Amino acid sequence: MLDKRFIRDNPQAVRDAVAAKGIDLDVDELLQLDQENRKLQFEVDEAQAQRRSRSKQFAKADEARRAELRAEQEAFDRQLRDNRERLARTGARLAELMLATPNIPWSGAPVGPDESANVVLRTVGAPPSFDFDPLDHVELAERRGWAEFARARRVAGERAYALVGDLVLLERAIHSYALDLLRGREFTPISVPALVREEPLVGTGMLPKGREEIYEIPADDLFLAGTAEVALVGLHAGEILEAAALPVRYAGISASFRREIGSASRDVRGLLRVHQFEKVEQFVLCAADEAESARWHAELLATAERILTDLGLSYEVVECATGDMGVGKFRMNDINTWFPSLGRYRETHSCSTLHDWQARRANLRYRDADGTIHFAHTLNNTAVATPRLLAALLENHQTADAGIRVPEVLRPYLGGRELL
Ligand SMILES: Nc1ncnc2c1ncn2[C@@H]1O[C@H](COS(=O)(=O)NC(=O)[C@@H](N)CO)[C@@H](O)[C@H]1O
Repeated sequence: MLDKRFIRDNPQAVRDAVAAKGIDLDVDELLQLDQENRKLQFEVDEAQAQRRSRSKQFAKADEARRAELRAEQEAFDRQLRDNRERLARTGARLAELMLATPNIPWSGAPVGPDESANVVLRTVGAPPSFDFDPLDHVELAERRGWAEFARARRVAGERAYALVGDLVLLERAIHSYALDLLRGREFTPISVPALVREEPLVGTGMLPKGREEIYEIPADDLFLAGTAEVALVGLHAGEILEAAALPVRYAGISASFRREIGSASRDVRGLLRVHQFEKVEQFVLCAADEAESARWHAELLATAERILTDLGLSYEVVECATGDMGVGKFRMNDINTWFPSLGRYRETHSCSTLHDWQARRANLRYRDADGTIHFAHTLNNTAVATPRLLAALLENHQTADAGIRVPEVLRPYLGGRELL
């Protein structure tokens, strides 16, 4: 959400962001409602002031004057009730439009309607070459008895999977390694709820738009979050942190749930796009300063690159276009990892700077040294998300007899084993 004053002072910048991100929002309707809302609020406040002065006159008036004042008051009360109703309606509509206002994308973002306009900034490492016909991750997992798909589908429907045996240990190893790396960078491990209320979803920007992607549990007014980012944004909502406590850095762990309505027929086979997956999330809540956010964006991105390099995976870093980054982002870089079975790089990480767009929605504030209160900045990036990253590991590190060479950084978590 943007600051109303910013929208009043920079309407064209907001219109440009709406166009560049393909958002369905009429900025002029918002400005007109804002004007009307302020006028109505003024009239309601005025009427209440006159009510108080009239009741003082009433106390001192004689009977005849009291009758006049009573008649006047009834007329004013009708007007006040009418204005209050109109104020409630314009206020609700204005609040709805405010939640739809897009963050202004940074000037270096390619302008385009979707990921096709993304720009590859750099490619690191090289795809592996095999002197045998490599298998895809499903064939590898089934050959080694490392996954159940058909039985899992009986339990949970399409896109369900079960990891079995060494693949479970490999998944745990990846998460433990990522957590240790983040702990070394002073990120506090925190396992957060995936069962969340509506407020943190609104605060993060996952609601109201995009509701169809989220599993709902109406009996309990709860939802299943699609990422630990939701609980992490909600954790300090409504608090006023001290500047000395910033930056808050979390390695958030939770299961993530997504209906994938928008991707109905894509990636139905295997581990690339599932309804329930595990993620370690890098999250930063920092001071409201562009340079500070830029610094953390670079660090979150570098950490994800370090993880992929340690795992021996080739990847490309992508500058996301305005139409791909989503309504709340100032900047988004995806990292795509090489998948031999696809013969291309495929997204495994997504690094975002949101400035105070989420903080304004979630009421995330801090008090700086001279006592001024600001909305904070928030950033997030994937550290590891499995099983998609598992699939990349299987495919890239497979041997001719469907073994998996274990990346060195994971061996300590697997009892020193070098081959699965
Ligand atoms: N349906 C899914 N199945 C498997 N993995 C997924 C799915 N959706 C997302 N992921 C993984 O989770 C990563 C982060 O998802 S994201 O929506 O791009 N970004 C976020 O959730 C941010 N909070 C940063 O993690 C993706 O890059 C991908 O690796």
